[in-house]
Amino acid sequence: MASHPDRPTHPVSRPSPAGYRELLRTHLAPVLERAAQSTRLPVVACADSVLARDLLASVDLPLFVNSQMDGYAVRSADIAGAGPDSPVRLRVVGTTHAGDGPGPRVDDDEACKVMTGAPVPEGADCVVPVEDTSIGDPADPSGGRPATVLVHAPRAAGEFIRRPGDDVRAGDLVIPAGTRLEARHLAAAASLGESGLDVRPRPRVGVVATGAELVAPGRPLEPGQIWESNSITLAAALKACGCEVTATVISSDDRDDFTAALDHAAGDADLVVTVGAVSMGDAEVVRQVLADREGARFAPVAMQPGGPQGLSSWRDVPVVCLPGNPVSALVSFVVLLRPVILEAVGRVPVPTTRARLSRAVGSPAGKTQYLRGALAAEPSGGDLPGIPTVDPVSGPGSHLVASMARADVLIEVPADETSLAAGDEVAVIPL
Ligand SMILES: Nc1nc2c(c(=O)[nH]1)N[C@H]1C(S)=C(S)[C@@H](COP(=O)(O)OP(=O)(O)OC[C@H]3O[C@@H](n4cnc5c(N)ncnc54)[C@H](O)[C@@H]3O)O[C@H]1N2
Ligand code: MOO
Repeated sequence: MASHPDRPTHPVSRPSPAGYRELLRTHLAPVLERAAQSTRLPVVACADSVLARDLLASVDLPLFVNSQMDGYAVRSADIAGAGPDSPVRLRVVGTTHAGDGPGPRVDDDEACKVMTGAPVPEGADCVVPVEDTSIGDPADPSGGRPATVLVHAPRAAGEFIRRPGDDVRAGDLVIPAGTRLEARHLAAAASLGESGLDVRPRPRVGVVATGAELVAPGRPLEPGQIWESNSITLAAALKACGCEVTATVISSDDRDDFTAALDHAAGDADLVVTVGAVSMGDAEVVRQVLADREGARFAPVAMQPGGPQGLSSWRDVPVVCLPGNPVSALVSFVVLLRPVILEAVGRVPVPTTRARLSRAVGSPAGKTQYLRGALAAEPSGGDLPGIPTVDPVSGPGSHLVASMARADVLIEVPADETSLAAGDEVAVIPL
């Protein structure tokens, strides 16, 4: 089990994770309010944004009657008797390609050569694919089409013709507000001629990681130094929730350095997330600079990892302070901050599901514990069907960052449980 240095204080004074999420929701009210508005973006820039208003079709799609095949537009009555041994000869009156205007009218015993997507001429009511035809009389030397065509199979009226409204009709609801836009939605919007869409603005977030020991990955280390990971973790996690990360700054434990980092991070942001320097050490610059500000709150939450948490503000921008242990940073984000951000961006919450433990686990009393877990690919079989098995990954320690890469969920052990047995059902939260 992990050590729990903050155990001596009164657990009753600590909010539960759910209670703390409420505090965060209040603290982040300005972020939620801004994100509830809408902004217009070019369609091409809308992937992953959330649509703010219903998109109704402004036109019918397809836009006009057009061919579904490369072939000949004809009158179905003319070719009703066509067969492999009894082809019907038609006079070819023109050719239309995709992008051409309407071709020449097709009358009795006539055909117009058409390509896929080309307008079907007036008078024709079906298209015969080119495979079901052969050249009757070849073209004169100047023409690109035969003078007559032999049709070897009948086609019913309407066959291989695409009509307005087959897809959607003007006024139809095509994409409801609240949809997270993916390639298929943008295909629909662009096909309807929309150049821009009204989407929810992405929260702009600045990230500040603190610690004298931190060195950018890839750079050489002096004794005692480590490679910095939290700013990278949080930037990726924030972007995955639909935020725009406007700055990631690494600060030392020096006050001036940290306040300069805050200035930079808050400059263009709706929210600043700091990570590290919130607990009880001598160099807790985040706590030192931010804990005394109006409305600030630095106190533990009844969870492990992720116990020490802080809320404050800088230049009127709300600041959320997460603990520095790398596992604690991501667990706090997933359990506390992610649900509020998803609400802000108008996305559905990440659903908590159920799984069965593959082995027994212990947990501290009075705190919700979040163990890392790997879900089995197949639901458990035999007499315990229906829900997957979850395998606890590594131990509960909040420094076990590299082994967290093997986990895909957090296993939630309720605050009133101190041990769970193999086969017990638990809640699991996707990472
Ligand atoms: N006396 C007490 N000590 C500690 C308590 C406590 O209540 N009383 N709480 C412990 C718990 S729980 C946690 S979680 C940590 C939180 O500490 P801080 O937020 O102050 O974080 P740091 O001290 O700055 O760092 C902790 C740990 O994580 C490493 N770290 C920090 N930032 C990064 C980063 N950006 N990338 C990679 N690794 C990072 C740092 O080197 C430390 O090892 O406090 C406990 N102590
Ligand atoms: O255990 Mo701390 O709560 O590592 O986040």
